[in-house]
Amino acid sequence: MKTELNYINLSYRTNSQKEYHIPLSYQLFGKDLFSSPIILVNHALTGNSDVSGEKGWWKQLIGDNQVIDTTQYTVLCFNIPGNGFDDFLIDDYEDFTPSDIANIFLQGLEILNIKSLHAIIGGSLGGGIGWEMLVKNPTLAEIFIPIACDFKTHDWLHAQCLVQKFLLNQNDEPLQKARIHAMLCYRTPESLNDRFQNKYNQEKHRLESEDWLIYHGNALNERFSLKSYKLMNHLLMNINANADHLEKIQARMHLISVDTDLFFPASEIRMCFEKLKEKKENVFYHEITSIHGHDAFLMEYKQLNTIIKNIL
Ligand SMILES: CC(=O)SCCNC(=O)CCNC(=O)[C@H](O)C(C)(C)COP(=O)(O)OP(=O)(O)OC[C@H]1O[C@@H](n2cnc3c(N)ncnc32)[C@H](O)[C@@H]1OP(=O)(O)O
Repeated sequence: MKTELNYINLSYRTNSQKEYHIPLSYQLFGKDLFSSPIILVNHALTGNSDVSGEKGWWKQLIGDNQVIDTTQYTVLCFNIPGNGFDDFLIDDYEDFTPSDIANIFLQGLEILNIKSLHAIIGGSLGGGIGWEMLVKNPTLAEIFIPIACDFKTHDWLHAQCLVQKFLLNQNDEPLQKARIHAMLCYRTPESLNDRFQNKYNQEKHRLESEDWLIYHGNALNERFSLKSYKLMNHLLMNINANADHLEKIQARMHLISVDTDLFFPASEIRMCFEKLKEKKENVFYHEITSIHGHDAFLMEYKQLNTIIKNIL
């Protein structure tokens, strides 16, 4: 299975009229390109192109004989430029929006000579970029599976990202603090209370829940840069695919939500589905049941596997 990082060098003018040279990196998994149907996976906020294999962040879904079966498909995943996985960082992160990332991914596909995709799958921010791509190129994919995301950032999510921005722009452990706040948005009160039961860590003199949050803050700080996190937060804050053009998307669409998601509430995703259903035949809605909230798309693999198996 091929897993090395590949590069496409492209020139790009942002919607804000800034010129950039972008070394767009990507990974391929499974069958050789053009020998099989291609599935594009768009990664989420702190993810990267390494979706499958030993360290793959979605290895429970993507691999040989997994639900996204690399013995049948070619799986392609671009790195969001500036995520730092390929050491490329962007200083002026506000130059970019998810619409720009969608343009860059579309340009990447064009350069690779990929005219059509079997499917686009994306969780959270990655799904939002998927919406933006398909609004720009409505015939690109046969199937679209946005998971725990919507075609736009709604007010509540925008507000949480604003708090993240404040934390990221102060000097005392900015990334760790922003991650701690984010972890609380990714979960629910029930998820935390049920798991930690107010247990106290005698050695560390703090609640186990506090220790868990500090662990995650430090863990992200070790593998992610502040610049990248500022960019990703800014992108999450600005998903905005044109609502009037969603119905033009030709792909069979399967919107997957999590019943307890605080970031992209199931109610919003259901509303998007219901509006589309008035205009389109080939749109479907699935809901994951979980106490874990937004993180369920990285935890509830039994349910996700069953849903995706019936779609592909
Ligand atoms: C907006 C968007 O685009 S969403 C995308 C952003 N989302 C994310 O980044 C997901 C954030 N959530 C996580 O990272 C979560 O850990 C998940 C969802 C991947 C997994 O959740 P859980 O199954 O509950 O795992 P948990 O968080 O407890 O632990 C993961 C690891 O941390 C370790 N760990 C957790 N708490 C502690 C602690 N207090 N001390 C030491 N280690 C700890 C665990 O041992 C485990 O290690 P391992 O992977 O080597 O086995």
